[in-house]
Amino acid sequence: MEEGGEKQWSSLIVPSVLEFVKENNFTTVPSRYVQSDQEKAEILDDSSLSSEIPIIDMKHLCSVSTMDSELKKLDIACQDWGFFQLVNHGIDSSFLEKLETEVQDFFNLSMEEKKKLWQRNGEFEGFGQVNIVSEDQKLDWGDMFILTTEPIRSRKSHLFSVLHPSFRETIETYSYEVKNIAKILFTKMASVLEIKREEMEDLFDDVWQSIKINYYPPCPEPDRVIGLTPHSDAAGLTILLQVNEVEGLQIKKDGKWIVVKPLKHALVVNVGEILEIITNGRYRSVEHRAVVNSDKERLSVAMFHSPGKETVIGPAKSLVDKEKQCLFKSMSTQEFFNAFFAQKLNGKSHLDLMSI
Ligand SMILES: COc1ccc(-c2cc(=O)c3c(O)c(OC)c(OC)c(O)c3o2)cc1
Ligand SMILES: O=C(O)CCC(=O)C(=O)O
Ligand SMILES: [Fe+2]
Repeated sequence: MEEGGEKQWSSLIVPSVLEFVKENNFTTVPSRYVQSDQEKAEILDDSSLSSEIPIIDMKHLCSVSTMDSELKKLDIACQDWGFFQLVNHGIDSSFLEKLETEVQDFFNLSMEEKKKLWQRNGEFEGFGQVNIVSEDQKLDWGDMFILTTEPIRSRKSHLFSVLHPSFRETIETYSYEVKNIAKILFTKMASVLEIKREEMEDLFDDVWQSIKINYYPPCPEPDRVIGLTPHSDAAGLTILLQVNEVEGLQIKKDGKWIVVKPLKHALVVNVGEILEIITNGRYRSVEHRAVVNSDKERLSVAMFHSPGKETVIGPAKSLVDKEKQCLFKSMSTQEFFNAFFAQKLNGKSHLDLMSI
């Protein structure tokens, strides 16, 4: 493998949870999915705090009369929460309904159809898992499907060509719309942080965007499993749609897990580790997880936005010049993801490797 190549991004192959649920009549989950008591011990649920998760209005952010106060809200949301819900983002509701229906249909394809879209040896795109590094590692109660959507030259034609044409078109439209939202948000963040606009634009000019569709089947013992292991996203910015309005996403704040209540057609935006690095720690990438439900399936669509693979990431020069203290090392996006995908996910331990 060439240095800086992608080989380490492949993951051990694991069975589909949805297929297991469809094919077995069971009341006790297999041991490979059962989280240990120690891991469960630190869980403190406090859903009453969920209403405090900031809501940012994109229209207010873009209109002259309301921009300043909305920018302040955005700044506080990114510093204190690392998460916010974005409303009035401009994506048409009927289009989002179509996306939601097609995503559900996609996971209901037969196993024979899904196999055509399964991860290939040494690759991470398609149906499958990432970050599974050992045979005895506990598994999440969920399936996922990953695709690179931008830059267009990086799209895997063996996957795109197998997608149903209508679903492919929907993904392409959604990718375009969400990329534009991400770019607006990056520009707004640069303005409030006083990072030079061109510096931020240069970083995300050749944006690398991936879509990850998550499917969490119902589970008869939801408290013994986890839908998605606690982690913080490696990306610059993640923009997530909670597809069927079933609760499950939780973020860690002050040692407590807080529910992100699904708001119909709102987009959940979160700061990823790369943005934490670029902002020299001013914006925080926050640990989050997905829990599962005993009688309802849950679906979500995450879109990750990062600088191009060859781009060097590090604290923005215009920020560090003012602050004088640089908290993180610099490296290419590719090298950063090599480290991210090479290890089992475990909260925020990965970002510590980047600290100076
Ligand atoms: C087990 O739970 C998880 C597995 C993977 C990820 C995840 C986080 C990311 O930030 C991320 C990403 O940024 C990305 O874009 C380059 C990507 O496509 C290659 C990912 O698959 C990805 O996965 C989170 C939780
Ligand atoms: O399903 C969710 O709500 C969370 C998904 C997530 O955090 C991810 O895909 O990185
Ligand atoms: Fe995530």
